[in-house]
Amino acid sequence: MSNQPDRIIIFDTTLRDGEQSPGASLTVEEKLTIARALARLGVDIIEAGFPYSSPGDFEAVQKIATTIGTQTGPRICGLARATRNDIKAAAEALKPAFKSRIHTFLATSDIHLQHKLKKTRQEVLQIVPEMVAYAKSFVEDVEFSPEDAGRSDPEFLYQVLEKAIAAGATTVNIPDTVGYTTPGEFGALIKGIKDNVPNIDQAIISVHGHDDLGLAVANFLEAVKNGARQLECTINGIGERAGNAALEELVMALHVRRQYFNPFLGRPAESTEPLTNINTKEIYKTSRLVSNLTGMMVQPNKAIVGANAFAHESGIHQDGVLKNKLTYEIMDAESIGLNNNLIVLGKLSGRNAFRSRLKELGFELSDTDLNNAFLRFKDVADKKKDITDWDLEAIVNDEIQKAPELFRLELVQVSCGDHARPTATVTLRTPDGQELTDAAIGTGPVDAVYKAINRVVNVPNELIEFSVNAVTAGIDAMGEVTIRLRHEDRIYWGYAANTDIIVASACAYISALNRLYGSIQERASTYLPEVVLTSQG
Ligand SMILES: CC(=O)SCCNC(=O)CCNC(=O)[C@H](O)C(C)(C)COP(=O)(O)OP(=O)(O)OC[C@H]1O[C@@H](n2cnc3c(N)ncnc32)[C@H](O)[C@@H]1OP(=O)(O)O
Ligand SMILES: CC(C)C(=O)C(=O)O
Ligand SMILES: [Mg+2]
Repeated sequence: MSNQPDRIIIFDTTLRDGEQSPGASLTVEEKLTIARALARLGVDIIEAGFPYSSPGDFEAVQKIATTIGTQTGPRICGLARATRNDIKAAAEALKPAFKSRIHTFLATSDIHLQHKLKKTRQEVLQIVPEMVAYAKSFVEDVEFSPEDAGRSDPEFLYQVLEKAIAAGATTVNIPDTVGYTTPGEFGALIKGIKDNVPNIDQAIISVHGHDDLGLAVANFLEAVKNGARQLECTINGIGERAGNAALEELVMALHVRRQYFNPFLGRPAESTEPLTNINTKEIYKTSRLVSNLTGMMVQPNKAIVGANAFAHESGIHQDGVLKNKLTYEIMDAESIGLNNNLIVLGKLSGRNAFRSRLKELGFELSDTDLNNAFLRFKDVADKKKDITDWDLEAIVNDEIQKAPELFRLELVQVSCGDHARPTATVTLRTPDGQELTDAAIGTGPVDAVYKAINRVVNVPNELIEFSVNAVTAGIDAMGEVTIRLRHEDRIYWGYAANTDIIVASACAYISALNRLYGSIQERASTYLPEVVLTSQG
């Protein structure tokens, strides 16, 4: 049980459910970088991954347990199906953590039992306590989730939860797995659990929810009013399908409206004590970091962390804000750590200042990576007068968070204009060291470049997202390009930044193709020649 019963426990699952966002897969190093940022943000628990699911995830959980799961750090959690092998793998990966948790789950809705698990309710009532007890043989802290609780028969759910708690579950997590419930229903479900599970006082009630109807955060807030004390959420709301409940929205709702929520936690309404352990000033930085490392861009009108969240465009609003910010702002931009993006570095800056600014932005680089990023920074600083935090992020993303360099761009040249057919020539170095050149005509210069690249790489793919942004204002701004492409059932992303947006577009495309090509090679080496020899993308 929480030793702060009147606080809401923040369980971050960016590295587990968040990573289940199509195309958002992270390397072990990227996961470590995000875990460090989550620890700085002050989350109580980090769900670091699903150790049984792959050797890479096992390694990531183990490394996070070792380096972040220290005595003063957050509790580290690993997910496991209700099977011995999954639970054993989670226990093994979590061993180095000072505080650990095994999170095991089994669905309880009839739809999942009949069609997916092919198990009866009776079998579930037998497996759950067995597996919770098995998890308990490794760690003190065990969480159990009845998957698809939102569509489960409440009477059956009560029985399963009672058995899980009796077997040692210290947290019972109620997932709205498919984002189906409405706030009133979800609040009532939590109240029903509180009222009908006889041993519920021996466990913390947690909630987990998806945003298929855009209701995840609203559902959680109703759950808090009805007794939930742990919220499972992700940075920027990333996650399976439409995503999970967004950490920044939940935390800021509880922060800004704490006088409304205080009485539900048994506090005097006027108490100014925070409701969570989150350091809200770390929110913006963490959001940028997760967006940069996953390639999941934040929509401009996204609550709390969107580019427009604190921007005022129309005259009446601007007039009001100039007279008093309270007219149109319910929270201070500084409360989420959004400052004025001060210019901190220039072309005369040295490595130490560069390293320390990157550290503040959440990036801790090896000496080699730092050196590469520093050379790139000097190069950009020669072309561009002011270097802002956003430029630095773009440089680090471009230089350091690269896909494996299988194909490399050697040359890109375009000819276009209002009286010309957009034509591109590209030269690429292939993974086996050949230099291949090809050319294509397109509807515009970027289309022509992509067609020319496809003629060389020759892996079928569908471009599903292309976005180009100026990193900062000004005619000398760097352009950053993010793209997503689909090959079969998988999505791959690519990112690049350059002062020339055609070069950035070409590099972003090649970085996505390298991820795709690397993944095909990893999955089946015999499959690759077949793909390469078939139709063009
Ligand atoms: C709601 C959620 O977010 S659940 C978490 C989702 N996350 C993931 O799936 C992570 C990535 N997953 C994986 O890497 C793989 O699915 C693995 C390694 C876990 C399993 O791979 P495979 O053994 O090939 O199984 P596959 O994925 O095809 O099917 C899942 C199996 O797990 C079973 N299963 C699903 N949930 C559970 C559970 N909670 N407890 C026990 N078994 C379960 C399914 O019934 C199915 O069993 P079957 O093979 O007997 O039909
Ligand atoms: C594993 C469980 C908690 C989950 O992610 C879900 O049900 O959405
Ligand atoms: Mg989920």
